[in-house]
Amino acid sequence: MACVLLFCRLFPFSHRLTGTSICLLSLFLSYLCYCAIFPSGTVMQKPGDVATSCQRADGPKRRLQKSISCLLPADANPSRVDRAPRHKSNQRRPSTPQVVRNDTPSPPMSHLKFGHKKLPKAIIVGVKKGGTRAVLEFIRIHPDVRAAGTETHFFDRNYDRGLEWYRSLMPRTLESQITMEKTPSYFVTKETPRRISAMSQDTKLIVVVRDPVTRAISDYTQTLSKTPDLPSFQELAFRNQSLGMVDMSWNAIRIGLYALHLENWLRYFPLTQIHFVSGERLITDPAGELARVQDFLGLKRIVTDKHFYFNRTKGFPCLKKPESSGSPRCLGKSKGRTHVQIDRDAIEQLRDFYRPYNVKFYEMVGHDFKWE
Ligand SMILES: Nc1ncnc2c1ncn2[C@@H]1O[C@H](COP(=O)(O)OS(=O)(=O)O)[C@@H](OP(=O)(O)O)[C@H]1O
Repeated sequence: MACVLLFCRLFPFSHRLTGTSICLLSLFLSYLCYCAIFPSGTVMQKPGDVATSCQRADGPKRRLQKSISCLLPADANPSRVDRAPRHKSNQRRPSTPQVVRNDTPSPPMSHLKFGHKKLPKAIIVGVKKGGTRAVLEFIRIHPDVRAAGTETHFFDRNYDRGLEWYRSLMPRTLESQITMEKTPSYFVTKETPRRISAMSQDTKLIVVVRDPVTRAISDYTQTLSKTPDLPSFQELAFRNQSLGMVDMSWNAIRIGLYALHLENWLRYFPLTQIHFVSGERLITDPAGELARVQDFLGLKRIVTDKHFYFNRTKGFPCLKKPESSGSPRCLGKSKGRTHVQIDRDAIEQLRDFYRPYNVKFYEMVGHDFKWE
């Protein structure tokens, strides 16, 4: 109103204007006065208004966001603070981060890396098709055990890559945890015992052994599944079947000569540092075998019969509750295959062939595995 009176004083002829024109003119002048008194940007906002407007911009109204909330200076705009370049130490920090940090979700714990990658303290060195995967999967549910998931083949195929490469394959462990890996071919590789002892003479070794005849048939069944045009088992296993001459150079046969391979290991490790798991008992009594493995590794007996159930469909024990999920779990399809049928005569001949080696092996380890 003051503006209207002022206007009348300055322009005395204004009485000639119509009432409507005066009204419009006075409204316009009022607006000018208002703008002069309250310059833009000093309008009060409720705390949180800025954040709200910027958060909306993440939705479908992205353009609107750009035009309104994101025209605010960076340090007043919470959605931009995290992305802004770091301030130099002598510059003042913006005053808003408190509110912004509260709105930012914390990173999940799984993103944080605890512990260090360490060389294994214990290795499952064999034997192929003995049940090595079952032992590793069962022992790694123990909270003090961490294991490399895949076979590293460091000591047989990748030794030239060096120990640092090997260590990089290991999972991170806390001080209280032991690192493990399994590569079943180690047991029959000549250089492996020397190489493992060069890494550490204290390495604990686990060998899962199984009746060498069924082990050979299991080995052959696996190869056949990958190479269907393979010669028959008998053709590969015997030089001359009618004379009972076994072909010891065939890998599937050679691996089962446990006593010979063990002699090589005993040149580098005392027997007390090698633990033998019965592949047969691992199926009939997994908790019993795992109790002995835990004792050997100096671990508290945490993996017990509570962790296993017998899966009738699979025909094998499975884990009730594995490490990372809440559902039961059996080993994969390549574990527990139906074996190729081999005639009784061939099996008897192979039993005769292996008997002296088995007896020697029982004597060496001080345990009768009763492979008949
Ligand atoms: N719980 C359980 N589930 C499935 N399979 C089991 C289990 N426990 C021992 N086994 C036996 O493990 C045999 C495979 O041995 P490996 O894991 O040492 O095989 S491999 O060398 O790694 O290929 C596999 O041999 P095949 O039966 O001949 O397939 C199984 O007999």
